[in-house]
Formats: sequence, C-alpha cells, structure tokens
Amino acid sequence: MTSPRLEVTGLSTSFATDAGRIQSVADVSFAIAPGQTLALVGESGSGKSVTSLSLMGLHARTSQAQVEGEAWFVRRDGQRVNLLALDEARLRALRGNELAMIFQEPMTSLNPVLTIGDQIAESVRLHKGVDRRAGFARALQMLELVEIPAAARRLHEYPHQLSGGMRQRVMIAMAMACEPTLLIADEPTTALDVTIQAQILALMGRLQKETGMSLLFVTHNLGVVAQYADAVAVMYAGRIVEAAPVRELFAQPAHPYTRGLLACLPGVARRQGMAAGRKRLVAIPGQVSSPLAPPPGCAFGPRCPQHQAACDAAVPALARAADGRKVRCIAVPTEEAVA
Ligand SMILES: Nc1ncnc2c1ncn2[C@@H]1O[C@H](COP(=O)(O)OP(=O)(O)OP(=O)(O)O)[C@@H](O)[C@H]1O
Repeated sequence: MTSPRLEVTGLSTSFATDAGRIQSVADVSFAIAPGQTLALVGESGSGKSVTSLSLMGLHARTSQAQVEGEAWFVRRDGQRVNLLALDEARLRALRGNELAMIFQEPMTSLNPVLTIGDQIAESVRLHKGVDRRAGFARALQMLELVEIPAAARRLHEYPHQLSGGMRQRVMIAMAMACEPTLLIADEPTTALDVTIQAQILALMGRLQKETGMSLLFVTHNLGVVAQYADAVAVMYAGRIVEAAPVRELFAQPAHPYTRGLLACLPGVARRQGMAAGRKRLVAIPGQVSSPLAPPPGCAFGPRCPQHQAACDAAVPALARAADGRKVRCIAVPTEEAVA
C-alpha cells in the first residue's frame, strides 16, 4: 500500500455501565491509503460505530469512554498526528475540515433551527476563514454538486422541510464542503430506499474520485461493500476477525464467521464478487455474546461450526495468512501474528 492516510493500531474502547466496565472495541488495527475505501462490516453491536466515534473523539462525556491505541492521520500539510492523543481544541479544528463524518440519521448532525445554507456556510467560514458571502457561495456550489434540485431555494430552507434522501445529500454536502481528506460514513444510506441509496453511493464515489479522499465506510450491506470498497475489515464482538482486499475476501472467505456471512448471500451474487448482492447481513445461528460476559477464548466460538476445545483457551491473535490477508482463527493456517 502507498503510505496510509490513516493508520490505526490497537484501538480499544471501553465504557462504564451500571453493570461494570464493558470492552466494546478491542485491539482494532487497519490502514487506509489516499483515495481508498475500507469497509468495516459486522452484525449489529460488533463495534463499528464505536470505532468510528472513537476516531472522531465523539463519545458522549457521560459514557465515560476510555479509548486506547493510536490512530495516525496524515494532515494536508504532511504532518502526522495521532487522533487519539489530540486535545479537544485541535481535534475540533480537524473535524468538519480535513476529517468529516456522515451519520445514518442526518438529524443528529443537522441543526433544526438553522437553514441549510447557514449551516454549510458557517462550517466553511469557520474552517476556511472566508467571509459570509463566500461561505454561502460555497454552500450553493455544494448543494448543486450533490444534485439537490432548486439548490438556490433550498439554501434558505430548514432541515425538516426536506425529504430523508435530500437531508442525506445535505449532510454529504456539508461533510464535503471543506474537502476532507478522510471521510467516515457510518451507515450513510441505510434508512433510504434502494434507488436513492444507489444514487447517493454513486455520488460519494464520484466525489471521492475527484478529490482523492479516503473513506472509512461502516455498513451492514455486503452488496454495497462489494461494489464500493477496495478492502474489507470484518468485525465480530469488538474485534477484527478478517481483513482483506474486497475481491479476495468475497472469492475465498477464510474466517468461519466471514464464511457464514457470505453463505447467507445468493450464490450468483457470491460468484460475481457480490456485484448483484444487496442483502443486509442475515443472522448466523446463535447470538453475539454479551460484552458483560464474553466467552473464554474466541468470541465466535459458541456459534462456530468448526469450534474445537483449543478455541476456548485464549483469544486468537490476528495473524497474516500466506496470501497476505489477516485472520483471527486458530483453524486457519497463518504465518505470523500481526503486531
Ligand atoms: N455509550 C455506550 N455505553 C455503553 N455501551 C455502549 C455505548 N456505545 C456502544 N456501546 C456498546 O458497544 C457495543 C458496540 O456498539 P456499536 O454501536 O459500535 O455497534 P455497531 O457494530 O455499530 O452496531 P450497529 O450496526 O447496530 O450500529 C454494543 O454492545 C453497544 O451496546
């Protein structure tokens, strides 16, 4: 890989709950090169959103999140910064500027009492130091770029006046207004119908090609992964269990969990590298264990068709297989543990 724009090593996040501290994300490592898309996939509760929020420093204060590890981000000026070690002021200066995030539900990041134009213009004014007029000009340009009809009029409307699909476009416009070099998109289209979903993903892909932005794409949808991602990291119970280039992962899944996920997809879609697959992850028999009472050893053990006694001895290390992919399973032949 060319030198990564983001390199995450050993990211671990725990929360204080009434029942004690729970480990939601453990030892997550990955890298994304400029212009590349990494998809983070896994069932609900596997730690995808916690990973994204940890990188952005966006956990609620009340959650008493404890975040460990390193996340080295290369800034536009070439400076490398560890996102997990930045103070709030320096992180705020990056967020919405070089580093942006799109959420599943746009109303969580759109301000209901400000017009669309005001919100985008304000973000541009703040980060780019331009005046109000230039901020508005940029806002209009962005709304046109994300193909919002009658953009000049929409600029003066409030979020509640727009449809779900339009609000999602506004979020993309806002996230992209300062030309971020890294965008974290957490289930950005899940709430939308399939046609609008496809339009918005195509739009994000186009903007990414034009700007060379890196994308961390959090999703349940394996069809979308096959179509838009370069590489995939599969998460289970807070850990990455397999990471590989997208074609290799779909052609030959190695971890029993990844195999289970792909087995739930139609055969044709699987053979075609998933291009036709538009399914969300379908349940594998059994349930993800509670983070309050993790099983001994491999977290997937209780649901694994290849389970053996040795799986319960210790959490398997993430290790590199002969073809370069990373797998966390003692039943898969690997060569060396990944540091
Ligand atoms: N603030 C919090 N306090 C306590 N536990 C939390 C908190 N936020 C997340 N968790 C727990 O961390 C685990 C991972 O959650 P996360 O939201 O990252 O999953 P996810 O893979 O993004 O799921 P989904 O696809 O449903 O969004 C879950 O068990 C969740 O309940």
